[in-house]
Amino acid sequence: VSLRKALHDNKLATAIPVVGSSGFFSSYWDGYKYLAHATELIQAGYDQYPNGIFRVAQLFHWDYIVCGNKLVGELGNAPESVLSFSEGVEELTMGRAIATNAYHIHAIRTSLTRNLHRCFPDVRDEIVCAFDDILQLQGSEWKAVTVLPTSMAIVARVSNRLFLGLPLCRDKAYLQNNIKFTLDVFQSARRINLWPPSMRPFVAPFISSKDRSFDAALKFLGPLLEERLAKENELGPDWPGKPNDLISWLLEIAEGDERTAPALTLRLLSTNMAAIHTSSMAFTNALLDLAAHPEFLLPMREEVERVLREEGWTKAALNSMAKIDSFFRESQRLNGTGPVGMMRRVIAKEGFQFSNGAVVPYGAFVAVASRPAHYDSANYDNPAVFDGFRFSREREAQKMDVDSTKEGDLQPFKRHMISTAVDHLPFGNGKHACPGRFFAATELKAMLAHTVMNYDIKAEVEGVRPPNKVYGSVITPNATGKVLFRKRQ
Ligand code: HEM
Repeated sequence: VSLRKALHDNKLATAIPVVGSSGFFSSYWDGYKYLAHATELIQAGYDQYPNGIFRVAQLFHWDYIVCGNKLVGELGNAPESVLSFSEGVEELTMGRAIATNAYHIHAIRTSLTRNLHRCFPDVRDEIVCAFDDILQLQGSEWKAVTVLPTSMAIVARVSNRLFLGLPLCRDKAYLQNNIKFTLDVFQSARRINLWPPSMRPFVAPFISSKDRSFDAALKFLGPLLEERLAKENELGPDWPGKPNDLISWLLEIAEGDERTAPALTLRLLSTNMAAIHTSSMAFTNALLDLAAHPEFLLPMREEVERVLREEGWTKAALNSMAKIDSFFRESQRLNGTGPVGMMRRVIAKEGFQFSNGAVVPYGAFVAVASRPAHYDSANYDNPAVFDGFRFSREREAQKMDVDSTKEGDLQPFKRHMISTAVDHLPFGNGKHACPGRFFAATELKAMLAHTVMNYDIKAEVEGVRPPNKVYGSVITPNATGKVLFRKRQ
């Protein structure tokens, strides 16, 4: 039976065209080449099958790549029991508890997002202090700032102000350990992936150092978490003075074994892992874009000044900063995703059939061609051009349309920074679209508004954006790229 099944799966799989080599050895070699040339290979597949599916060789399996708005929507909306998100990021998962009971995602989607208005003054306070402490600018001198580590230090602090408040959110060793944990998880996943699947359980313990970072995190968080658990046990869930932070939001849902310091530490680490590198890369990209296109700075500064005069520093005021919002969305469109995204694994025994008839077999990895969708002229005018205000112009035009139609048939604007779409995938799309994006957008827009209000910035070399780093399907901003900052003159 299993032989028949294997042949059947193989027939399904071979119905989907290969881009690159398909021979036994040549496809293995392609798997290596993929590490350096994924962007070009995926773009070539997309150009050939813009509304279809193709596959590319990885070292030990095929990746099935889905193109075109319709099929991307189908992947995004497929149930977890058919196309699994957690199995898709298998090598990155942090244990069964996190994969099978992802209650922290619920806390992020509901309580954390709902509390953003209320917690905004703290977030704003941390942004002001973090920029001052970390940039250390004096007088009117220009200072060259390495953008990625600086953004990471600011984002880690600001995010943890919301997650667990003062004083731990300013503890450098605690923050550094969070950053290290994420790097450990990703780097060990990369190394483990170079081994055949059957060997991975044996080599993993020697490759991964994430257990050490977990132990360190528990040392930082243990006393705080024990204290919070003790308070709840003694005084009940609504004790006076209970902080409004992620620990409380987690405790509102956590049950049984999850109500221990180690289990809660894992949730906080997972949330930090999902939040810090993503958000600091987004801020880095935006600063590199701004330095390379300085003409966008003054209009954003004018917008922020006007909105602050009218509304002051509130979360609602950020909604009125259309140019800041548009600038981020555009920055994410061009650099906010690698060639593929939304990786899933087919866990339905019968495979997954797309509406074009293609069936991706059981066990296969399937993802979408995200970057090519962002660079497709069918989706965007002049797609390769950085046009920071393309979405704010659209928003303005739509508003005028609505104002001029008396009926006021208000179509909500669908291209805010947080709006996911099948042709805009930095936060994914569908069932697993990033639940933290409302916080990420609040934090990042407040940081950019703060930057344009308080600093002049320029590129190290005029008009030059330091090149991205590419490894397989992961594209990250240049880790040593610098931008010059000075206090606003
Ligand atoms: C600019 C910043 C961010 C970017 C670009 C980003 C991007 C993403 C992407 C691409 C996904 C996967 C979507 C998919 O495969 O369909 C995701 C999932 C997730 N993100 Fe974010 N993210 C960001 C910030 C955050 C923050 C701040 C948090 C937490 C507060 C967070 C928490 C999560 C979680 C928990 C998931 C897993 C969702 C699930 O399993 O259903 N993210 N994010």
